[in-house]
This record gives sequence, C-alpha cells and structure tokens, in this order.
Amino acid sequence: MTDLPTFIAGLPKVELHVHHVGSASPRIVAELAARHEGRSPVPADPEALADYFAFRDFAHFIEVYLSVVDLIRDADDVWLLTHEVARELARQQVRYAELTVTPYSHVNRGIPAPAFCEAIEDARKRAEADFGIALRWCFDIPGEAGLPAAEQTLRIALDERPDGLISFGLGGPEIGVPRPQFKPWFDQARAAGLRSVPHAGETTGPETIWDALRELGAERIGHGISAAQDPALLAHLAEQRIPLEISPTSNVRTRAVPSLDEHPLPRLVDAGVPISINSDDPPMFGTTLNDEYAVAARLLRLGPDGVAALARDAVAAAFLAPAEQARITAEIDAYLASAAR
Ligand SMILES: O=c1[nH]cnc2c1ncn2[C@@H]1O[C@H](CO)[C@@H](O)[C@H]1O
Repeated sequence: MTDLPTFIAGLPKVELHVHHVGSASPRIVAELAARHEGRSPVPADPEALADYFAFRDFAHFIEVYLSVVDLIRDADDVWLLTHEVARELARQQVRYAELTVTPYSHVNRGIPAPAFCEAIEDARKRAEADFGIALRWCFDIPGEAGLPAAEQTLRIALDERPDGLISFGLGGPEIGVPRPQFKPWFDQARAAGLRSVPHAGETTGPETIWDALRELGAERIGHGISAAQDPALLAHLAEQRIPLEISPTSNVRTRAVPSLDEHPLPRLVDAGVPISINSDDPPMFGTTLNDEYAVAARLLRLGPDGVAALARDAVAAAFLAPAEQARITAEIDAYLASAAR
C-alpha cells in the first residue's frame, strides 16, 4: 500500500462545495490582475497573494473574496477562470464537481447574463472534452446583497437556464442575513426543478440550519458545522440523510473554528450525519481537495479504506443520476482494490 497522500492523489473523487472565483489559482489571479493593469488591491505576485489571503474574520474574507470578483471583468475572464478551475480539479482525479457560481456579482460588474452563462457553458463543455471532468453549476445568492440579489439570481437561473445548472444556493455572510427571507425565491427555484443547497451554520448557530431546512427546503447544507451544538438537529440530519458539505481548512482560515483539532467533523461523523469533504475556496485557504481529504483522514483516524469511503459518501450526496453514481463508485472500488495489491 502506497502512503496515504499518494493514495488520496490517485483516488477518484467528486467535489460538491467549491466556489468558482474562490478557486482562482495564484497564477490565474496574476493573469487576471495583469489584464487589468494593476487597477486592483489584489497582488499579482503569488508570494504577496498568499499574504493577501489571510483573514482577520469572516467579514474580512468576504471583502477579500469580492476584490477577486472585481478582477473578472468580461466573458473571456470568465472562460479562462472556469477552464483553469476544471483543469485543477481534474488534476486531483475529480470526475464530477458541482461548482458554485454567483452570476449576480458578475452581472452587477457589467458582464451581461447571457454572455456570462455562455462563457461558463462553453468552458464546461471544453473541460469535459479536454480533461474528462463533468461540471455542474450551483447558482448562489450572495447573501450580503439581500433580496435584490435573490430576485436577479433566480431571474438569471430561469431565463438563461444553462444546461449545467442543477442547484440554487445562498452564500456570503450569515450574520445579519436571516435565511427565512429567501423562501419565495427558493420556492420558485425548487418548483423549477433546481436542488436547494444553501450555506448555513458556518458562522452562526444551529437555528440557521433549522431555518435552511424548514424555510428553504435544503437537501444538503453548505458547512452546517454548528449542527454539532444541537443533538436534536444531529439526529434529524442523520435520520433524514441530509448531507453536510464540510470544508475543514476553510472553517479555520475564516475563523469559524479556532483550529483543525477543534473542528466538529468527528462529532458529526460519530452522530451518523452524512458528510462530503470539500475545499470551498482552495487557493484562498492555501489548500487543495486532496489536502482536505488528508485533513479528514487525520481528524477521523482513517486509512485508505476509510478515505475511499469518504469519496463514496460524496458520490452518494451528489446530484448525479444513479447510473453515474454507480460508475464513479465502481471506479473508487477498483482503485482501492488495486492499491491494496
Ligand atoms: O465559505 C464561504 N461561505 C459563504 N460564502 C462564500 C464562501 N466562499 C465563497 N463564498 C462566496 O462569497 C460571495 C459573497 O458575495 C458569494 O459569491 C459566495 O458564493
């Protein structure tokens, strides 16, 4: 058996909670910054960028995140970012990824919705041809922009309806952004066949997760780590098989959790809550999906069998057709068997 990092690097995976702009690598950020003659606080130098991606708190993280969003100014930038994100995911043996994109933020910066959707769709199809990876879209509402953003995000989702669009989400800060107010837009999105995957319980308590379940019809929860504080919620998530999309390093870098050793992931798993392991905004957090699997293996004391089970759990939580889930799961099983020889 090879060492665990090597095993993880070759393990077929899916990723369910990873943000489009949040995945812009230092090289991509440098290229985007260079395209716009340095009219941005975002450093083009990868070293300086690593320091720039250090966050005082969650609000500061969102502020930095939006400064990178400002670098994306036209459809070519959108295409470049999307295709490169797909390349990096495929390098990590990701076969399928549900990428969270925030059309409101780009349309609000002057990129017309049709051009934005055409760019992500063309990059998605090219990535499938170039790298063999299947991408799907979650359109999320940037919560800090409130109900106008909800309305515009839904409009773009329903009017443009790109082929890859499968889910509807809610990102940004939770503090001061109560979930119930978004119910009318989630109701319309779900009625149109989009799956509901809001963030909740990342920086606020279990009540935000209850709201996301009861008011927004959440089928999965982005983060949801504060569920560990509420035994009734843990039992509900476990009984109803509602998966949490866990990104351990994200929670430490945004100060949602003091340290990895204090991360609630072991308690969530012990309570029988279904989870998937994700990277959220990997370059911003100085991590990769493979690194997050290694973190989970350490926190959960897993070997190759346990890590392969984490990958299977993510496949089971994916909004994939059963035949596709079976295909990727069989790949995981075959890989584990071959690594054991
Ligand atoms: O970990 C996260 N939690 C919440 N929002 C996030 C996270 N990572 C990226 N975003 C993104 O922050 C933007 C705010 O306007 C949104 O685009 C949201 O998708």
